[in-house]
Amino acid sequence: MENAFDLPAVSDPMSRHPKIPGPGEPIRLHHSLCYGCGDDAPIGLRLKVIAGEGFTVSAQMVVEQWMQGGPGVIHGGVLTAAFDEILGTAPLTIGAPVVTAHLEVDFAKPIPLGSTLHLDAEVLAKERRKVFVRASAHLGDPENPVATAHSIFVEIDLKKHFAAYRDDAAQSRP
Ligand SMILES: CCCCCCCCCCCC(=O)SCCNC(=O)CCNC(=O)[C@H](O)C(C)(C)COP(=O)(O)OP(=O)(O)OC[C@H]1O[C@@H](n2cnc3c(N)ncnc32)[C@H](O)[C@@H]1OP(=O)(O)O
Repeated sequence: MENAFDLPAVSDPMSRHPKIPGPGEPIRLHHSLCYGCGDDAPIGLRLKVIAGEGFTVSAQMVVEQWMQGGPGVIHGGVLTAAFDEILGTAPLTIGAPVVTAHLEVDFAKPIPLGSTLHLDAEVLAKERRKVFVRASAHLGDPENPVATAHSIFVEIDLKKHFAAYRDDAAQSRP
């Protein structure tokens, strides 16, 4: 199986979901045990994703020692998990519950332990069930990204998709 981030020339119409919080407001975590955002996850990133204007979201994450690949810098998989979380939350701005189908990450610069990573994501287009999302990360200067990501998420029926795996799929949202 081989896929690529192939942005459609024309997007299906998209509009901001009426229930998405306003710019600056947090988007409720999608599952309390989620590795990316869950407050009850035994180990996790606990990202608080904030709604932005339009189809954008953002989050911040302090790079802690346990996130180390290194030495002294973030592990690429941890950064990818953070991207996955923020990229996957962005489609909620158009009311689409999704799972990750394809995710590309470009690592531009080392990200030191102790730094605050600023993550921004934006839905670029939708084509049938596919949602195309890009994200970037910087350490305080948005003009100087340390990593970028491009992803294709696929819209799912939440209850059906997770029914075989969990008996509490209804706890997921939107
Ligand atoms: C959750 C709470 C929300 C809140 C979300 C909060 C943030 C969550 C962040 C974490 C998200 C995760 O980690 S989710 C966990 C990791 N991901 C997964 O477990 C997904 C595993 N994969 C799957 O379950 C499946 O492959 C699906 C659902 C992605 C697709 O299967 P399907 O439903 O049968 O659909 P299918 O017909 O194959 O594909 C539909 C369209 O997508 C395209 N497509 C399918 N796979 C790919 C691919 N890898 N790359 C490109 N495109 C693809 C197809 O070509 C088709 O396009 P066309 O014919 O229309 O052109």
